[in-house]
Amino acid sequence: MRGGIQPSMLHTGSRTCLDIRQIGLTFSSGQQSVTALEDISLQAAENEFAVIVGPSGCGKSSLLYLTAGLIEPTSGEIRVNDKRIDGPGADRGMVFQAYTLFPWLNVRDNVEYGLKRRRLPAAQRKEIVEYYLREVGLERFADAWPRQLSGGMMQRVAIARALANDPDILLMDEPFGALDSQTRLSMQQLLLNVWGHNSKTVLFVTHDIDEAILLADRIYVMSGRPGVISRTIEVHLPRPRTSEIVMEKHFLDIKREILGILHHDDT
Ligand SMILES: Nc1ncnc2c1ncn2[C@@H]1O[C@H](COP(=O)(O)OP(=O)(O)OP(=O)(O)O)[C@@H](O)[C@H]1O
Repeated sequence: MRGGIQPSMLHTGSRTCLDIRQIGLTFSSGQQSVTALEDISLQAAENEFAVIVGPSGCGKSSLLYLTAGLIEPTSGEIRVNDKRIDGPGADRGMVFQAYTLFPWLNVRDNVEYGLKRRRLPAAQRKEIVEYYLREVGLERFADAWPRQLSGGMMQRVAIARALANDPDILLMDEPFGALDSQTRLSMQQLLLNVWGHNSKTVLFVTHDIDEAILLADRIYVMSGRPGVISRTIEVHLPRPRTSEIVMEKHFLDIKREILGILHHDDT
């Protein structure tokens, strides 16, 4: 939904958008099998910013790929707006850590790609592309090629491209993991601003505890292996949030709690 909701007016809807029910995932090849996920259940309400945090190998990406419909669970089911996932679909937009722009398309055409596939009229496509390029601050780079962009700019295009398709949920797998720390901080602010203007359910995966607390309404702390959800933490810090939030007591309390869980799992 474009335009309209200001950050201060944001509210999380009461309707469940994402419903992950008792998911298990075992990878098998020949005699060998790896159980990556065991009995994972989580929900995200409409417009909620849900974050999964956990150590390397606990199954965070696998959970996101299952939700994207790129792999199938061994047990359980995933529903988005009450529709069971049985493959990829336009109702789920993805932003990965690796830069995934089409190198043969300029910025405008990358953002327009899904809209053309959906056969939207040209005037509507133009309006949507211009809106999202403005949202991510790249209106002056519409004609640039991916190879001319920095990592942060490429991720801004990827966010614009995903949102332009108006998915029910945005799935983000360590989208800022390859960026330097300064760019990462500015991308977090950009994402919060864009999310504030365009109410959207988000499922975001990160290793970074500060990033998780800054962004989230709710944090699912995972541990492995096999991956399970160890704790669900609600973040009640007011929005809009800035990087100064890291000094607040509630922030530090949550950070201590998460570090405690992860440290406990290590020992
Ligand atoms: N295709 C596969 N075949 C076999 N095992 C796999 C496959 N993909 C993932 N795994 C295993 O499943 C487990 C979970 O992997 P996953 O990549 O989901 O974890 P992660 O928490 O996202 O890790 P990271 O933070 O390092 O990206 C790991 O033990 C991994 O080795």
